[in-house]
Amino acid sequence: MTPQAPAGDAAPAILSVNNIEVIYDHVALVLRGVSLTVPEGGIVALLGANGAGKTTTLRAVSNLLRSERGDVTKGSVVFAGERVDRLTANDLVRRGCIQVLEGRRCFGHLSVEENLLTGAYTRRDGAAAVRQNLEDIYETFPRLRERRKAQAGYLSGGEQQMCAIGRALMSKPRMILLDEPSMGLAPQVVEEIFEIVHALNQHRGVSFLLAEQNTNMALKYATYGYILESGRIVMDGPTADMRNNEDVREFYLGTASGEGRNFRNVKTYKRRKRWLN
Ligand SMILES: Nc1ncnc2c1ncn2[C@@H]1O[C@H](COP(=O)(O)OP(=O)(O)OP(=O)(O)O)[C@@H](O)[C@H]1O
Repeated sequence: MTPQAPAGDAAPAILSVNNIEVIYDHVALVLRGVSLTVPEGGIVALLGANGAGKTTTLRAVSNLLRSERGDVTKGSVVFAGERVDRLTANDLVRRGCIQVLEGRRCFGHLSVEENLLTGAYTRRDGAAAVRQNLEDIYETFPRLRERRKAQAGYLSGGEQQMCAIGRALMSKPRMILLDEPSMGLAPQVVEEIFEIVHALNQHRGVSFLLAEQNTNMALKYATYGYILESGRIVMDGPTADMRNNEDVREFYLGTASGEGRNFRNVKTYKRRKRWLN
């Protein structure tokens, strides 16, 4: 991969999440004032441990919370200049923002091609355009072309992830919310998936908000990162800075030198305590 040029501070925001609060079942406060921005044409990583609130943040943006009995009780979400937090998920897909759910969720009994075609359900531009789009997707994922008649349930994890991303691409998105693409995949397959994300971003201008526990990969491919902890953003910055940050290296990358650490340093100690809890 060639290191990606930052999307740039000057790039306008395609997505702004403004101070959102999310409550499940009317009682469980899970997001406590989360704000983040994705610039047009950017890849932004949302990092954090299990249960930090990454999936909830993505679902709050894509309007998929209600089926989980979750509600955005404060704040707003703006996509491409329009407030979208009261839209349905379908309306948001029509406007160009789609989520690829954690765990791929392909329809196992349908073929790869049938799965891809389900992704075009919001389109109104005719069968020829859909067919052309399918061809483009097979260009991007030659493996899916080879396996287009296979039942998705029999694909490898990496192929299923490709199928799920391909299906999202069939809606012609400007932005994809990608939830843990690396989950359960071998390291070289993870690299392959991230290379595809990078290519879609560079060559088709698709913006990405990427929720990941694989901090190493996410920091390599994203230009800007946010770290979530117990429903709050505790750190954000350009990924180049995050990779060199001692706390990130110690708690998320496991590569800190360990030298010169002083736990009487209250700020560091507090953060360490929070991350270990
Ligand atoms: N439908 C739900 N009802 C109640 N609580 C939920 C629901 N979904 C998630 N939660 C809780 O919200 C918190 C955040 O979960 P979320 O799935 O957003 O975290 P995450 O960072 O994506 O973690 P993971 O990587 O494990 O998916 C967790 O404490 C979780 O138990």
